[in-house]
Amino acid sequence: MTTAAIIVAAGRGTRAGGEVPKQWRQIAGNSVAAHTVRAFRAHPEISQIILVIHPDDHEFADPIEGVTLVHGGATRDASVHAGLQALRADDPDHVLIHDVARPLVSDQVIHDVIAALDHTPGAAPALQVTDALWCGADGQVVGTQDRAGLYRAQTPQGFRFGEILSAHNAHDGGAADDVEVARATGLDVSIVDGDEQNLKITTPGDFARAERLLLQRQQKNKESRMDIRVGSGYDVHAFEDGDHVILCGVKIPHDRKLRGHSDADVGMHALTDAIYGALADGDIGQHFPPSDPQWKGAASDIFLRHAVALAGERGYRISNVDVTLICEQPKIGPNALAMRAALSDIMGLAVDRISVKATTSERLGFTGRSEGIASMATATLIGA
Ligand SMILES: Nc1ccn([C@@H]2O[C@H](COP(=O)(O)OP(=O)(O)OP(=O)(O)O)[C@@H](O)[C@H]2O)c(=O)n1
Ligand SMILES: C[C@](O)(CO)[C@H](O)COP(=O)(O)O
Repeated sequence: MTTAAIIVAAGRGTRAGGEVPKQWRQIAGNSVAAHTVRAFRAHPEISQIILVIHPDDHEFADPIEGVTLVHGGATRDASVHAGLQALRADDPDHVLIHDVARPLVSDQVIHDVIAALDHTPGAAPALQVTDALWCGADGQVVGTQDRAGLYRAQTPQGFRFGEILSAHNAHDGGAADDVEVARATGLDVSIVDGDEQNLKITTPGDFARAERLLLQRQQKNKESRMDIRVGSGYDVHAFEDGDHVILCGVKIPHDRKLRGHSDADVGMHALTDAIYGALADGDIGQHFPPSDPQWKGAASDIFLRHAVALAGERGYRISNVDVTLICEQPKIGPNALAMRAALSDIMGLAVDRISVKATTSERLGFTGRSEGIASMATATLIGA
């Protein structure tokens, strides 16, 4: 099933005022028309878009991508008709007809209209009237109107293409919308749920509300697209004769030292690997091969600084890290704060985003027999 969209944008927006027609005014970083087109272009069920414009408006419409421009007529229904004629060669199964002045149309409303067309020749969103209705004249209430069964019509209004084309061909003009045209030839039209946010910018006051809602939606989209990555690292170094160990950048007196090509800072190595892991960029051995003599005895902050810089270059900031040291001795607790401070200096990350903790392995395994120290770490990176 193919579904085309016709966005009618040939009106002059007289009620909205302003120096240019309302659909070309800038709100929330783009023209009203560009926001509306984007809503349809981003929708997976829409196969093509016709943007119906006034012949004088090319300077505004030409930069909009992903649409076929068609010239409209003097009335809304003449503009819709021009859009339908332009689709004849493509002959889509369904067509949605939408006011350019409704930039807040949601994916859900578009989907609901398309889905309803499986079982009805026409479908359109609408909201039930909830306020009391009056008739007025000269600033006076002169009567009341029963609101039962009354709806506020919205767009997009969807139809089977051939049927709405025939309906427009047969119509004399002057219809408020395409539902009226469809019904004039006997087509049934189902009501689907409308959306309070799907407002039509009509008067000057509507711009501020539409802009506020668009900005809120952009912020929500940004948050849901947020790129969060987690990496984990693990490292082990064996003890050998010596008088101190270096853990997370802190020198701690001990009756053994850790064996390694570099300074054997097992905590910092696990942390460095966690960052490389989050970046899906190998591990410490690939960036600093142990076969390379220049890293012999190297202070491990070189490795950690490299991983942090790489994260920055790739557009990520480190949100938090968590390092666990697994050993019976030395005692980590009394040194944990100094370790966090040392890592904070190297990484340029606040101490309260750095955790260093420890556990024994209950005298089990190689760490339990004090043959070496193991370390695990995780790092969370957030796309800028
Ligand atoms: N000759 C026309 C008249 C209207 N429209 C479109 O029909 C939609 C609904 O019309 P409305 O909100 O009334 O827009 P305008 O006609 O531009 O506004 P006004 O009546 O205030 O001049 C709008 O997307 C408008 O651009 C159109 O394509 N061609
Ligand atoms: C089609 C429509 O958007 C339905 O609410 C509306 O009728 C078109 O705008 P107008 O203000 O009636 O011209």
